[in-house]
Amino acid sequence: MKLALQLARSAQGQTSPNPVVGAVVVKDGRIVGTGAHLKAGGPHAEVHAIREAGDRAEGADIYVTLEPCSHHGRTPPCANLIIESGIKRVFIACQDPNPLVGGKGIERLKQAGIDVHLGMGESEALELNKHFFHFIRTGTPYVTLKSAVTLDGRTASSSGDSKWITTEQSRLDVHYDRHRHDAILVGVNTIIQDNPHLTTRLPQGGKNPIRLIVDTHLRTPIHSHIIQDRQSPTILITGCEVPEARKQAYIQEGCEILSLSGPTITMKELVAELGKKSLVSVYVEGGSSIHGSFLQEEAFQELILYMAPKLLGGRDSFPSFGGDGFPSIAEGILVEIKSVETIGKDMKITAVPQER
Ligand SMILES: Nc1c(/N=C/[C@H](O)[C@H](O)[C@H](O)COP(=O)(O)O)[nH]c(=O)[nH]c1=O
Ligand SMILES: Nc1c(N[C@@H]2O[C@H](COP(=O)(O)O)[C@@H](O)[C@H]2O)[nH]c(=O)[nH]c1=O
Ligand SMILES: [Zn+2]
Repeated sequence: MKLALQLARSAQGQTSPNPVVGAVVVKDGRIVGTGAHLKAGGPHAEVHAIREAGDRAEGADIYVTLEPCSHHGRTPPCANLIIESGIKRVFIACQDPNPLVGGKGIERLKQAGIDVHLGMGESEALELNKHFFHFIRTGTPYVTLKSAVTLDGRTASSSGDSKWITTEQSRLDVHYDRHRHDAILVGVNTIIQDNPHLTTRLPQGGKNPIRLIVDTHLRTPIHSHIIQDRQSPTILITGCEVPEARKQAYIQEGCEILSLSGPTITMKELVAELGKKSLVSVYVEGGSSIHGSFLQEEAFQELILYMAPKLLGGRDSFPSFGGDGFPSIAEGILVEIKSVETIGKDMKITAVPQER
């Protein structure tokens, strides 16, 4: 199962809107087939592993990180394939929350007299597909907020300067998460201030997330990298009061404009619209006011703070979470700290909001 989980993890960032899945076929203590789901529409993990096992699958065991599917999607059902292959025992890490699949695959295997074991490696399997499970359950993308802050919680100086708060190593670590998310989102002030590319630049390459810019009045400079570099689709998200003519200039540059229903943008309406576009996960890289909005509306599922051993001070420097904030401590958002790591001189703190 550890190998199956490793195979699943290796394809993270490639399979959206599908989950990552790994499968290993074992016969008499020997590995005779392995597989991972590599891209949506492609063969499932079990298909790869059973194909490789061939007739050695007869009487073998299969370890799979997600309940084998039982529906006729873009590939035939894996539960049937497992039954036909003569596999005798199936070890499944976690059930599939997709209503199309949930529990039916297990049922079909049991009815065929196959010995089914549930739960081996479950917590790791659930963590691997947290984006997918959230999306299937809510129809909206899993929102990860990422902020780079000084020890005193500042994300930019009063002059707007932020280069660089964290080290090269921390900034590289960010690119792994850019690769793993379907979309990256920033506010227009970050575009104006930093002119970022928002692409994934890893030594081994990686997938560029779709770029989402929250830009209520369409103020993004037309010569910005995210408009001109054609490295990844860019969607400008506006309120309802932007004149059509203004939008045309950006559409001609190859951008998509997503105009929401109100004069201002709520994060709740935004994530609902992103869900309709089958975006399973969004990495919100800032800045201060955008993070403030997601905090205020409690519209995020995870927070990653890169904290640098620097102190900025200053009443007008930018807090990592801007906006109005909560008027009382009691109304503040409680989070559960999931991990604290060091990356070079910086700290990386991961937290998830507590259900109120
Ligand atoms: N200023 C800092 C950050 N700043 C994050 C801003 O979004 C910044 O404009 C983009 O990350 C730049 O994107 P790109 O590299 O051009 O694709 N993020 C960090 O992790 N550390 C910092 O110090
Ligand atoms: N990727 C994966 C599964 N994915 C399940 O099947 C759904 C996608 O079906 P399709 O569109 O046909 O690829 C997906 O939403 C999830 O419920 N199932 C599996 O048995 N093994 C796999 O490797
Ligand atoms: Zn399947």
